[in-house]
Amino acid sequence: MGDGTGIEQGIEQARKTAEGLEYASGFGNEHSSEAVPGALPIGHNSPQRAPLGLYAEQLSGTAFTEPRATNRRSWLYRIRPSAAHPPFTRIAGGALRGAPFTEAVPDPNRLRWDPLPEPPEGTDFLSGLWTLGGNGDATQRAGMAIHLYAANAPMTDRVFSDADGELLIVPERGGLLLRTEFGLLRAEPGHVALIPRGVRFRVEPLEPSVRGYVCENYGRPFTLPELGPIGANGLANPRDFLAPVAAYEDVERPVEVVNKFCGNLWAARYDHSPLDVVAWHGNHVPYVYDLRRFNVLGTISYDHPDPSIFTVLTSPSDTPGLAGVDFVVFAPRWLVGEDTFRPPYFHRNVMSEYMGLIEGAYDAKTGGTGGFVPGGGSLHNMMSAHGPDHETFERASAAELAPHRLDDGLAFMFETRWPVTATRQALEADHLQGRYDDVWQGLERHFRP
Ligand SMILES: O=C(O)Cc1cc(O)ccc1O
Ligand SMILES: [Fe+2]
Repeated sequence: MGDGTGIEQGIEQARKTAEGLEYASGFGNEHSSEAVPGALPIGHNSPQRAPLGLYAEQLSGTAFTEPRATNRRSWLYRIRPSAAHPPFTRIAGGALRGAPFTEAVPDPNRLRWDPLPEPPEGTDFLSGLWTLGGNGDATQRAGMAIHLYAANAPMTDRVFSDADGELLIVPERGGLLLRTEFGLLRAEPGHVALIPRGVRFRVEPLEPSVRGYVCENYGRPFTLPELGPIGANGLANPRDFLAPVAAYEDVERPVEVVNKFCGNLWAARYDHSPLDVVAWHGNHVPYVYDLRRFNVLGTISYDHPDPSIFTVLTSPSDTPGLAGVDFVVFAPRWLVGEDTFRPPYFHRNVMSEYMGLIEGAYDAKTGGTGGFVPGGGSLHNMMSAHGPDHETFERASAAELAPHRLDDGLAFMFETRWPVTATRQALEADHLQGRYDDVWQGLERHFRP
């Protein structure tokens, strides 16, 4: 594929750079890293003169005064302070939308989409973002948005950051090299990358055409869920979250810095790359996490546990136990429940559920021609009735209940306390499926009083 152009060479270069990346391990740790020995001040944060002629800058992800357990901030030691820039001016947002979502009325129907169509040549990650919907209000730092991306070009001399929230990037097709202020991350399909609020980064695809999902979290930063009686280990283990090590660009040429601020994109032309952080320390840092490392727990007796047992990351709200958004993974696992309907049950849920598929199939949607496909997604809003499709119900009700390994898929869910309002483009998209309701048709009456 391709015509041997700069894009292909760029991908080759990005792939080489991404190979053998070094990482620091542990979610929430006080990490520190320096790309040049001696660049990180020892024992204090803002010395009168920072080492090596660097500028010291703090980047906060929580209010200064939040409790230690939830406080997030990092100190960056950089060639130029971020403040050295001309005014930002508003630019077009393409297919990106922000909260509040008011283009359409909230829809109680079950909706399902095919994957995004291939974008025009030269589409980078930022211009390839397409908003499906969301909730809350970015100006109130509450709620979330669901975006998809499809891209076929690197972000060249262009850097993005999101003041509205953190970005959980879920690649579905093709890997990404993320060049961030903190260093480099490589996210392949099956990994997720977490870019905290305000952190600048650019994306280089590792394949000619890449695709995936993004959860934009306007609320409290994602954290690992409490484990309660599960104990001290399990689900996503903190040490499997990998932070980058410091790596900087010393580039003195115009770089467009795009900031998503209260739903709109604003750009300023820096005369240098803002990815110029030579050393840093702190806990407001990006991560990559391999979903296959998720320690899946479930029943070893009977009944189908609620999917909260599969929570990878949660953004708590002010009410204990009620998440602004949970990120949940349906990873390969053994099903052993006795006298149990093993796939997801029929349900109406007070939370709203957006589901995506990274690979393979999902055990509640095995019927027909496979309408829930990798790169596609479904939205089951607050209280909408859903669950296994007709074929899945018939099969699982009659299945012989031997231990069964479910290992042909990787699905995920963004589950939120507020209903999701779809964007107009999502409701009018050609790739919105017309007859999703049909998967629940023909569920016959079996009642025998
Ligand atoms: O709707 C879905 O497929 C997600 C889901 C999975 C499950 O195992 C139980 C409840 C639930 O909402
Ligand atoms: Fe559900």
